Amino acid sequence: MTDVVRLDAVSKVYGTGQSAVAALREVTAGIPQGSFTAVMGPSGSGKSTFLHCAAGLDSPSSGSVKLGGTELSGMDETRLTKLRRQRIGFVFQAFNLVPALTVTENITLPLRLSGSRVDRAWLREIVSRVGLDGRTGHRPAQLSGGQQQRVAIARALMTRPEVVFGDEPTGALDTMTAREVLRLLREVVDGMGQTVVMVTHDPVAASYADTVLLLADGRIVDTMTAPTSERVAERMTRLGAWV
Ligand SMILES: Nc1ncnc2c1ncn2[C@@H]1O[C@H](COP(=O)(O)OP(=O)(O)OP(=O)(O)O)[C@@H](O)[C@H]1O
Repeated sequence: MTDVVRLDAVSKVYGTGQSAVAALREVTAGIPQGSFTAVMGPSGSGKSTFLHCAAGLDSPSSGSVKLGGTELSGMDETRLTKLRRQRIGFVFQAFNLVPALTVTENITLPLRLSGSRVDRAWLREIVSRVGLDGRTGHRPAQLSGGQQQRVAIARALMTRPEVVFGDEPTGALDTMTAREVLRLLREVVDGMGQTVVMVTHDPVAASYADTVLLLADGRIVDTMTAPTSERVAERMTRLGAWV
């Protein structure tokens, strides 16, 4: 399978001299097209830094990050912003919807910001796939947390991105609602061939992924395929994540 995202020997150091912190140490990883990957690890292990470097939100101190063959390291901020807007989807813990806009307006906002035409048929399909039929005129405050996250997922999918990155996408949801959102992300991968990468603290969330990358102290220390929540939890405990 082709890798949509490829990190080669990526290191990230924050600060200099005595106060320097190595957040990522020579991380090499590939994210195959059409896969669902969870990134886990103890607090401070480098998960957010991994996501930010992989998504072009932060630049590595050394190493190479490629999105669909395009080298991101060394790219200036203007080109990175354009690339993120057109080729990457983001889903955040706090939904990040615009309160004054309707569901449809929120979903189409990234396209309108980049001056692109809105494909109405694609919009209808996305709305239906994420289960928001009949809600398109609502504003975020009129929706439940789970529905708001569905809007955010729809917004992320609207530009047909090469990869969707989720930063704790179920972190603000109750258990039942979180499961529904995870099932939706699974369906987005299985039914649409979308590639999804998600940072999570929750072994149950990670068990929805095809592969779990386990980070500890800025390194990938394990790669689990076909993960179960029990195996992930057990591995996290051995890493000292919950002691
Ligand atoms: N902007 C920054 N400046 C300095 N140090 C930073 C910065 N961002 C992260 N770090 C440090 O880099 C290391 C990795 O941080 P990161 O946020 O990637 O970990 P994480 O696994 O996402 O943690 P958490 O689960 O607590 O969110 C930590 O030691 C952190 O303190």
